[in-house]
Amino acid sequence: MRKALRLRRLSRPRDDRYLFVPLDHSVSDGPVVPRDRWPDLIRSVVVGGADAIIVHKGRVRTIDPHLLAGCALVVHLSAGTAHAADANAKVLVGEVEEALRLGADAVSVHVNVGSDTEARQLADLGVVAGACDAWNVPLVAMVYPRGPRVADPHDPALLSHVVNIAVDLGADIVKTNLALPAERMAEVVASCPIPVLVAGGPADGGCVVDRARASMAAGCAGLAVGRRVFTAPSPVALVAELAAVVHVDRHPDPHPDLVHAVATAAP
Ligand SMILES: O=C(CO)COP(=O)(O)O
Ligand SMILES: N[C@@H](CC=O)C(=O)O
Repeated sequence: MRKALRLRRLSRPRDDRYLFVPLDHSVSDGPVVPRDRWPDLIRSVVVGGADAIIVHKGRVRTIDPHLLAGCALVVHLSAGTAHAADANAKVLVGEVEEALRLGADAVSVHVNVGSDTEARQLADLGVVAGACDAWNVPLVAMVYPRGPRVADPHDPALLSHVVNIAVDLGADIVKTNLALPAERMAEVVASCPIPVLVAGGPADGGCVVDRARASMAAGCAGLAVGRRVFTAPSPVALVAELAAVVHVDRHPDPHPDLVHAVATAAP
């Protein structure tokens, strides 16, 4: 299958705007929800109107494929934990071929620019980008300024640098921090020829819907919101609200599937 076809699947209304819900935090920080709430969380994310979920390879096996109807699957290939000697170190724990066998529509790789293991993480991104090209699989690069040499991880010039590393090494979509002040994210987007998504950030990071609106107003192509979704009192309502910001606010006449998803998302 052509990479362009798989890329289209990552945007549910096919408008080249993306709301991803990453649930890869179970490797870095611990389980995102107790196991009996997991199917409900996945259902909420899908019914709410997310375009894709992002999980590690083993976690895919815990998801009922019927729940994923209409929602794309991104398999995350990087890992590292908050307990490591260097919590900014990420290693590759999977391959593109494995992700394809699991039914992935795309893969993602994490790089911390400014970390002590930056060189290896860049090399890993380059290797995965090569495999993605060989298999026609879209590559989402999560590239952050993060580590001992990073003074301001929200600096627009630094963010412009890191998103363009993703471009240069062959990613199709890049996810990074929101610039501060948020309107300066427009400079980052203007520097970058591939779609830029903004991460949701921690629970104490202010109103996530305002952050979403500011990101989209600055020209971002979407959002990847994890913690704010799985810690929300109603994940389905929050996902529906974010999906409306990403897709509906931009289109007076949105795709009927999306209207249905947003309209039927229970509060
Ligand atoms: O993409 C992300 C993690 O992989 C972003 O997650 P948060 O929304 O929790 O910051
Ligand atoms: N990609 C994330 C992992 C989620 O917890 C990160 O390390 O920031």
